[in-house]
Amino acid sequence: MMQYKRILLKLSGESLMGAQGHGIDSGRLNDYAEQITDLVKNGVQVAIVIGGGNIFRGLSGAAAGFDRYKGDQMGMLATVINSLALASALDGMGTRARVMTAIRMEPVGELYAQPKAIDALNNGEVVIVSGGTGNPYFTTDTASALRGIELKADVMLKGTRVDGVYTADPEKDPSATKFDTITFDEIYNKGLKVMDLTATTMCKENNLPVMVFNMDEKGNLLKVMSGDNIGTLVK
Ligand SMILES: Nc1ncnc2c1ncn2[C@@H]1O[C@H](COP(=O)(O)OP(=O)(O)OP(=O)(O)O)[C@@H](O)[C@H]1O
Ligand SMILES: O=c1ccn([C@@H]2O[C@H](COP(=O)(O)O)[C@@H](O)[C@H]2O)c(=O)[nH]1
Repeated sequence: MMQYKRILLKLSGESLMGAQGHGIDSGRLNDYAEQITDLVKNGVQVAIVIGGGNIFRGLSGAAAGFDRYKGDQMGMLATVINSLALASALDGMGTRARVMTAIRMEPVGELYAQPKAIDALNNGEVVIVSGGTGNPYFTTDTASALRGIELKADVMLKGTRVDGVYTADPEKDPSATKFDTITFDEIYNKGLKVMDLTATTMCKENNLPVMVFNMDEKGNLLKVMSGDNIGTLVK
């Protein structure tokens, strides 16, 4: 029994590098596509936003001397590349996927519009909404919150490299402990950095719960959707 009917799945661009440490790892990509296909077979409507951290981040670019505005545009284009790769992997498995873009760039992808995306979800197609919000100075976490709210998703599933929200960044502090559930206010008050504050505020103000879980372990997406207690629920 699936916990949610329509989800916004946020995938980490950085995770797409897999073990190879750069670009797009085809094993990781196919693993994600298989996990998504399992949900579609179970009747779940799936909208996806993918990050671009495996290719380019505007902030890192700015630190290296790039103009931030152009660097962010490069980052948004990186998310389109990742989205096309995922759509290709899904199509290869017979799972119908459409890439929509926040910025007009047909025929690479069709321009995103909420009614069109909802129609596609109702038709059982996976909708990959790429290009972030279309605006610099944002992140794909914020784009996920925005699209999740617009598309009336029941939950935002933040599939990442860690298995939930911790008292501190678990990749830096081995003594950090995990929360099973946490409120948006606790995230602010404790200064936790699992998701940026713009995204956190949008989810809080629009009542979109967020489930943070480790997407890099095979089968976890289905487990989360089946109600297994493997991540952290933020609400
Ligand atoms: N309190 C915390 N609890 C859990 N993770 C945390 C926390 N603070 C920082 N993090 C870090 O947040 C990361 C998850 O963020 P996210 O999935 O957005 O990664 P990303 O590298 O920014 O992805 P992308 O490539 O999409 O930009 C984790 O890998 C973890 O290291
Ligand atoms: O709305 C948005 C979303 C993203 N960007 C830029 O893209 C990169 C990659 O996104 P991540 O969330 O870091 O994976 C991001 O660093 C920004 O440079 C953007 O400008 N606007």
